[in-house]
Amino acid sequence: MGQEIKAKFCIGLPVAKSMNFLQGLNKPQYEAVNHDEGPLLILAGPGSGKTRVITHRIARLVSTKIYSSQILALTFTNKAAKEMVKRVETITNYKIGWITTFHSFCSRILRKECEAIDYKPDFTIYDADDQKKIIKQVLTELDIDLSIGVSKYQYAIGRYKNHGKSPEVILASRNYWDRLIGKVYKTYQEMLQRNNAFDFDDLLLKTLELFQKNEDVLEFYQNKFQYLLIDEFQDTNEPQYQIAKLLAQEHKNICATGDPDQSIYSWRGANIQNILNFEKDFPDAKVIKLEQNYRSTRTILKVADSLISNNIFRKAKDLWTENDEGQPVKFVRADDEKHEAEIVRRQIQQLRGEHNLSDMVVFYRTNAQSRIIETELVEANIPYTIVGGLEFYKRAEVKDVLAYLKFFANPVDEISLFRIINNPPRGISKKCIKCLIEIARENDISIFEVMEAEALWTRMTTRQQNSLRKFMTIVRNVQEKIDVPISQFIEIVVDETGYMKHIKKNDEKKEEERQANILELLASAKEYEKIHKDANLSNFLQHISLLTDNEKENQDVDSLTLMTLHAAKGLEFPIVFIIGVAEGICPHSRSETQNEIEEERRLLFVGITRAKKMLTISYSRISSRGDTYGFRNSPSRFLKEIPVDLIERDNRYD
Ligand SMILES: Nc1ncnc2c1ncn2[C@@H]1O[C@H](COP(=O)(O)OP(=O)(O)OP(=O)(O)O)[C@@H](O)[C@H]1O
Ligand SMILES: [Mg+2]
Repeated sequence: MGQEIKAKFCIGLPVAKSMNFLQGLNKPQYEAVNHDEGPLLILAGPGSGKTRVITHRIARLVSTKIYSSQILALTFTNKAAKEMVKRVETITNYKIGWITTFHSFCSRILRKECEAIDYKPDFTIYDADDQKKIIKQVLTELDIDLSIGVSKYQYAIGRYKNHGKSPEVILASRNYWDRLIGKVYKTYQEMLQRNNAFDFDDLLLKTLELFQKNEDVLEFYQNKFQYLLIDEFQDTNEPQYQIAKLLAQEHKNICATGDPDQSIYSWRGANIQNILNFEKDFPDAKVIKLEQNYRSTRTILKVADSLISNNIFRKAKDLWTENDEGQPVKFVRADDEKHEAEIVRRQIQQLRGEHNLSDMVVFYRTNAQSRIIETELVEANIPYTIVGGLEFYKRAEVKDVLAYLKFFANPVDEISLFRIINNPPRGISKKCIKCLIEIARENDISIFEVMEAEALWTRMTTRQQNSLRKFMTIVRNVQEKIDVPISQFIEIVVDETGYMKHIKKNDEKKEEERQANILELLASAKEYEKIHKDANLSNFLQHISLLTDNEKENQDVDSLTLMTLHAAKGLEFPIVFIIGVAEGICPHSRSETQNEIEEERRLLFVGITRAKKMLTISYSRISSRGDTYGFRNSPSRFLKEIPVDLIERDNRYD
């Protein structure tokens, strides 16, 4: 025991190892890492070492002061969190358990504490599709016309949630549309609670509610997390900021790093204002600026700076580098998008001789742009990984099996139940399901409780009763085995529910692919069990629900990365391609106001500043994508903001 404590406090560590955290820092970085108690705000441009300061600060804290479990570090993506864990581990040999994203942090807290807000720990997390299904159900139950479209309601509810507004606040509005949304929003929340489910926004809002309403719970976590660190602070939204503020209220050891020029999530409620609020809420905050960029060539930095200085609503910053001048930035104008993809592919092939594919990335503004480049890469046999693309988990058969698992973990989750109750077909008709819903609502119990209580089935036909009884026998059989390892449980589920057999017989052409996908899910469960000693069905499902990056990337194969500009935050690559930099794409046609255009400019700025050595920006004159097919594109207005002496026009392909 004594030894364990020694190992956790670093008093026992050899000095050289314990001081690693002070190596490779410039003066202001050193000051930030060594800042002891009290609030700290680091405001600085891209590539200036903000994330490095956070990592080294964590390393210093665990090496000299406190237990690793007393630190909470919040980052924006799973990828960033993983990277941070790895970096701290390299410096200190400690594994920090609470380096995570806001959403993962909240779901972990809720798993432990949600009974205090009347939820059960086996709750389900709903994604956007599930959300739509619930809203549709709400509209039907409230007898509201569906013609406006479910997405409009989904968007409006999401907006209110991101700004931390409750249904009650919206219901009090004088505006008819707001009140209507308020009504839908309120019923939607009730339905989520009945299903023991949270949507993504709720993970934040309910954690905030938990802390606000339960002083003892809040106190416990305030004491537990003696140090709080937040990277990419410019992109926190209101509920996230409130959670951070509450947690840090007692000890005030909060360190936030951010760059207002990289704020690109205002559409999700992110609020640059939070940086100003920070200084107001923590008036004695020490503010440190970092001005040396270690990432990019001088040319890339100048390009980025000349672009961003066109934003009116910003405070200018100094950013300089000792790095080389480097090559000019390449501008490419292609005929159409297919041609653009071809040019990029050719350049990648040329560079491949001297560089790894993993040194290169292709960024685009919208997900839809990836298809053309993907086709090109497949044809040329260039391996690639899409970060942020969760296509695998969206495939029907994977969603079906996950719905089974969610249902067994949390049988009151109606959305999952509806997905699997008659899949494979087992004679449980829509009429029968409607009847189940009616009985459940009349008796104010869950649908699953109705399914368990045969005495309530009186108004069903004998055929319906028989089908339901047969299904419940399967359910009970599977339920008994819920405690076996997850991968084994998946096998039991697909086998005993008849799902695997159904796939085999139903769709011969796609059978192999569908089976392979289920096996892939099985493999991911096995992988999860291997890494997590406390693996159980609920936390495995939570893990999948919160994936924001492509975790299935093949580590053994050297591959090119593709991703949207939004997903590019915090990353860096020696060679960067940004495609589709045309009017209507970047800036996006939906962005009209000055504020919106400035956010688009910041987005391109984020893309440009990911590049270490080489940057190619391209667009095509004619669109060959979907609904804009054949339209003429003009170059993005942003390209005109970049001085010509920094660029080289690559028109060899004209
Ligand atoms: N003092 C330093 N000496 C050498 N390299 C450094 C130093 N500080 C930072 N770096 C390197 O510079 C690069 C950028 O650092 P980092 O990612 O921490 O910047 P950042 O400010 O977080 O950027 P962004 O705003 O894009 O997230 C990294 O490769 C990092 O290792
Ligand atoms: Mg960073």
